[in-house]
Amino acid sequence: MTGELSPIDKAKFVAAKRAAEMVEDGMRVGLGTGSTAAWLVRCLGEMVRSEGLRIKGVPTSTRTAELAREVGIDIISLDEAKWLDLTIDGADEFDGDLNLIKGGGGALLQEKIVATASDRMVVIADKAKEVETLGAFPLPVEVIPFGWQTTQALVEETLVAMNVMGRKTTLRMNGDAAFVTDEGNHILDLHLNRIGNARQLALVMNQIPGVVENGLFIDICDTVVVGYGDGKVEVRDINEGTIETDRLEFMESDNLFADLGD
Ligand SMILES: O=C(CO)[C@H](O)[C@H](O)COP(=O)(O)O
Repeated sequence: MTGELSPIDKAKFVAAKRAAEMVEDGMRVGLGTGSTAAWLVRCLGEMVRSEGLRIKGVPTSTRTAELAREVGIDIISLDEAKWLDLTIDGADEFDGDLNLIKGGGGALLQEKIVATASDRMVVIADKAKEVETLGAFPLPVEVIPFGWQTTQALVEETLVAMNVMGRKTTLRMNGDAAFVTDEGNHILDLHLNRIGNARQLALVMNQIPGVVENGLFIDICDTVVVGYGDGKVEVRDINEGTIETDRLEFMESDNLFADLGD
């Protein structure tokens, strides 16, 4: 791609570029999924090529695996890695406690497994993803195809029992067919508007037979790198209670901006 990036893409790029600086030689790194994570993978690929960075990447989707291979990152499976030093991923929403909604890209299951098997999870996001209360973004819930409509009915009953504000659920589609995840499952999107008790909802959803996992990431993220369209980045760490501010340059001349697929 050539030409001017949109402010949102610039924000995603600077967040990804700043997070890439946290990756050290020899690390095993979980690679997230989505357009922001794709910037990260490109930045890491560039560091592998130009600085000789040696890392092992564990991708969270077939899409990310393809991109990582394309840019020259060594890929291993989670079971080969066993445990990761760091996972860097995007998010659909994050709140002040760094709890997240993820799964807009349909990869929440692998993303949650990989992030949980990491010493540290760093989220990269543009400022627009920050919310006071999670829930404006529809909550993705991965369900197995067998009896998915029954599972959907149980999910809706549970939302009523929990007195959650919005209760509409929709099956995610891919054109005319149901969307299928890398694990062969479907996704229900829960239009809740506002999630009062995200921790409780996350636990309760996973008790419903047929539900594989939900997109609430509670107490998993350690750090969020927030990108702004003017190149500003904030690194907020929930464990340290710190906020660092930085400013990055766009270097549209380098290889990162070629072949944008995501
Ligand atoms: O959870 C995800 C994929 O399952 C993504 O991280 C999330 O949807 C954010 O995507 P993007 O960076 O494209 O805004």
